[in-house]
Amino acid sequence: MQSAVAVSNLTKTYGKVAAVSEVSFTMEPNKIYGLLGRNGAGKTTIMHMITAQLFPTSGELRVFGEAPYENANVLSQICFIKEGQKYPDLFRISDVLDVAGGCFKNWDNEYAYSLVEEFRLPLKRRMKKLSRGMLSSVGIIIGLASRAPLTLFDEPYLGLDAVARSLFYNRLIEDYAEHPRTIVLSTHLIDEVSQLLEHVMVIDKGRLILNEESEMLRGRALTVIGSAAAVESFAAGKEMIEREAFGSLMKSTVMGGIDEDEIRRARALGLETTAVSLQQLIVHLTNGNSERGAVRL
Ligand SMILES: Nc1ncnc2c1ncn2[C@@H]1O[C@H](COP(=O)(O)OP(=O)(O)OP(=O)(O)O)[C@@H](O)[C@H]1O
Repeated sequence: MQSAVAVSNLTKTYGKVAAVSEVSFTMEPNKIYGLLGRNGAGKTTIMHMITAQLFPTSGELRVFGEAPYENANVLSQICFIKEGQKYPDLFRISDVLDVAGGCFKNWDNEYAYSLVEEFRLPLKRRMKKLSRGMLSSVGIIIGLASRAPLTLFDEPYLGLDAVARSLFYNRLIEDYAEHPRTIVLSTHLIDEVSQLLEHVMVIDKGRLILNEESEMLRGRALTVIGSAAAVESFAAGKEMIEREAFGSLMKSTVMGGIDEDEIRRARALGLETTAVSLQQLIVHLTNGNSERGAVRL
């Protein structure tokens, strides 16, 4: 199957700063990807290269099988929605939607206008008079209604309230079910989107440290709490990514080789067990662990 995005040893350096280092991955068509990582990890730089707004320093990059640079065929299939997108001040929302409609061949105007109502946007107000959250909503509407085969959202919801974010997630998942396409979502609100993501990529200091199906990821880490001796016994031979002692009690998060048998074993040792959320897992993986490199689960 033709991949939506294929990168191999992708690297971008700015002088001595390696924004992206030797990153390799493929993205399949019709899947929702989470591109996650801490501030400055390199996520936006990767998205700028995929969308041909930035040349890599080295490495290979293919989008729908072709190099994206000055490639109208490829670029017409991409919609990139980013934080702080600028629009002409004097345009009204309706003008912006008209222009977007002319740019994307799968554009659904009726759907765009229904979203304008749902997000409660003033269609005739000029862009310079919109609030921060309203501007973000316009971007989200363009991203959804474009139905572009490759749609990237880079922190699309600056200033957006919780109700509007929830509306975005609901409409995204519904519309994706009816019109599958490749969606890349970069966000710091990991717990909010974790149910949407089918595949998770984590970038840390320019390197890809995790590249896993969400299904596989869930349940790969486990937090156990109990007597220090029982915790030590359970954790022996496993990678401990967190460890905290409270008097004679210990709390520890372990990764790797967690299955139903292991959970039963923990309980037989008298330990309390709790699943680890995607956000917790990523915090552990990217919290000052500079020498970790690629993560083995
Ligand atoms: N034009 C540039 N010149 C120099 N350094 C740059 C430039 N653009 C990005 N960088 C650096 O590259 C690194 C990666 O930046 P990038 O914007 O890709 O991170 P990010 O993961 O998107 O971060 P955030 O989550 O904060 O948006 C950072 O160290 C950043 O300072």
